[in-house]
Amino acid sequence: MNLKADFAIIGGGIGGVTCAETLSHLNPDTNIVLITASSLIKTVTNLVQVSERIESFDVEEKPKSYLESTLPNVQVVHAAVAILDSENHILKTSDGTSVGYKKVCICTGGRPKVIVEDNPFVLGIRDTESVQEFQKRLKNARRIIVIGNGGIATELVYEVEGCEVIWAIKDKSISSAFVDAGAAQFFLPCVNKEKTESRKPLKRHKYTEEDDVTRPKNVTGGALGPDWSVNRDMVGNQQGSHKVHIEYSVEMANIFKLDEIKTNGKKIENPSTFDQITDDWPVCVELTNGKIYGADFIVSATGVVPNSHQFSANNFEIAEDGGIKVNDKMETNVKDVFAAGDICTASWIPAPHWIQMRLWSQARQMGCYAAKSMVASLSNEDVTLDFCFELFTHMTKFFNYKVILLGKFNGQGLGEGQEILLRFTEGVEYVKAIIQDGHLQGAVLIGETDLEETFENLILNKIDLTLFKEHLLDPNIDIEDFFD
Ligand SMILES: Cc1cc2nc3c(=O)[nH]c(=O)nc-3n(C[C@H](O)[C@H](O)[C@H](O)COP(=O)(O)OP(=O)(O)OC[C@H]3O[C@@H](n4cnc5c(N)ncnc54)[C@H](O)[C@@H]3O)c2cc1C
Ligand SMILES: NC(=O)C1=CN([C@@H]2O[C@H](COP(=O)(O)OP(=O)(O)OC[C@H]3O[C@@H](n4cnc5c(N)ncnc54)[C@H](OP(=O)(O)O)[C@@H]3O)[C@@H](O)[C@H]2O)C=CC1
Repeated sequence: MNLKADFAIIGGGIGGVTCAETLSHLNPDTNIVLITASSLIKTVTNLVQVSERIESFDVEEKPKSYLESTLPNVQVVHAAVAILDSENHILKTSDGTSVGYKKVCICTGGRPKVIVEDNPFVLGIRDTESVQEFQKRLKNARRIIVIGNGGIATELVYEVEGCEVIWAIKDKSISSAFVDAGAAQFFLPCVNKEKTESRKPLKRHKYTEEDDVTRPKNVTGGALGPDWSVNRDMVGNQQGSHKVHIEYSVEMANIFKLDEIKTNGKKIENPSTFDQITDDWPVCVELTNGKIYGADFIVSATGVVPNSHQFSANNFEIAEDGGIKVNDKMETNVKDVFAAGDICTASWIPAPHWIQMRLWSQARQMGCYAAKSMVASLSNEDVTLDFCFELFTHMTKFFNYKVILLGKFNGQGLGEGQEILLRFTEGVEYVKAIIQDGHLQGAVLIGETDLEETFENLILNKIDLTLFKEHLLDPNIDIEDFFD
């Protein structure tokens, strides 16, 4: 099959689909081809504007026909792109389809950065297939080891029940990819708390991925949606709820088989939180503090590697984190090739309160802005960087608490002279504001603080707080009223 498109997009995750939707709305007369290796595409639903810059939304998987029926000028091809021939402006898929394009956007996402590749006992989690594999193994598991201290690990240790979890983190506090040690302290009592009520699964029609014969083994499906852990059965084979043991300031030193441990006469730790655990583990892990734990398997929740290896013949400029570098128009260094979402690394000079993190919200914002830029480029017009890149915002849930992160929420790159203001009520809320040079630079808001809109404005409008900062977190002062 030979197709011709004004705009082509590679990847059916949030980045690619948002790019296709925006292109279609901006330019209904053009023809757009989206090629995706996964049989289902991701769409954003239930979008709620929490404040001017904070959005919350659900991510749903839909069949490709959904996009084609809602956007008449979009054609979706279910195949993996094997070759990007940027000189001749042609894409070739592994099943022989070729797509000529004028502008193309690469939205091929990332894959889990796994601590040990090709070890049958080490799993990474990214797409539906990988989480199903995790659930299958968990059913028969007595103990798992979770390595990593970011989003996936934080959500997993909270969700897994009926199975002991050894959570091995390289930092002194939990969830450090998102929050500071103070917030970690706030969350700590939740780690082993019995879940009183199970959260209701969202009532949505779930589509399932077809057996993906077209998807090569080294290409993952789209990253999972927000309720990936909530709606899934994550129960091991032990009686009881939560049993999480945290090992701080460690990394994995070695992986052994049980007989190797026995031969060497090494001691296996047994936190013995469940009664009937015996030492007949399929795999053992030695941590850098010398402790050895046996487990049924290991989850490596250690970050994302952008899929930038796929089209390397094009000599893309690659950033240190492995992403394809893009400028402030989402253009790569290769003519007429754009990139958006987890695949790319923002390589413009960022606004003072913005940082890149590989998140849905940013994949959506980048997909949308890349589309605007592609349209402008086709008609030789200019675009200015979208205002969503002025302020970092992220809204999520950890341990069933609402979490909002704003600006330089962990003081990233601020250097000396930061003042931290804190408000902490155990089990209710944690508020951290970072002030530098009299101005609010970032904030962590956990719980129903209702401060997000005001804090967002304080950061963006660069309000001088020198005289007011003593009262900023005073619960008896309505700061929204004060700054109105
Ligand atoms: C378990 C998990 C939980 C997460 N939770 C959150 C959260 O709570 N909040 C949040 O903000 N973010 C979360 N994220 C991160 C978020 O999911 C990602 O940042 C976002 O989905 C990235 O979107 P993307 O479109 O760039 O990439 P992806 O969703 O990875 O999509 C890439 C697409 O490209 C396709 N593809 C790859 N190679 C090819 C090829 N050669 N040819 C054709 N198609 C190809 C893939 O099949 C896929 O369809 C989570 C991620 C994971 C893994
Ligand atoms: N609610 C949310 O917003 C969620 C977001 N996500 C997103 O999904 C993606 C994947 O999540 P996840 O895998 O948790 O990635 P994250 O980037 O969130 O966290 C990875 C963690 O693993 C640590 N790490 C990296 N290498 C090693 C190693 N060799 N040994 C021990 N620890 C290591 C990192 O430490 P260091 O940073 O010091 O390298 C970091 O703490 C991320 O983009 C994340 O933002 C995922 C789930 C939920």
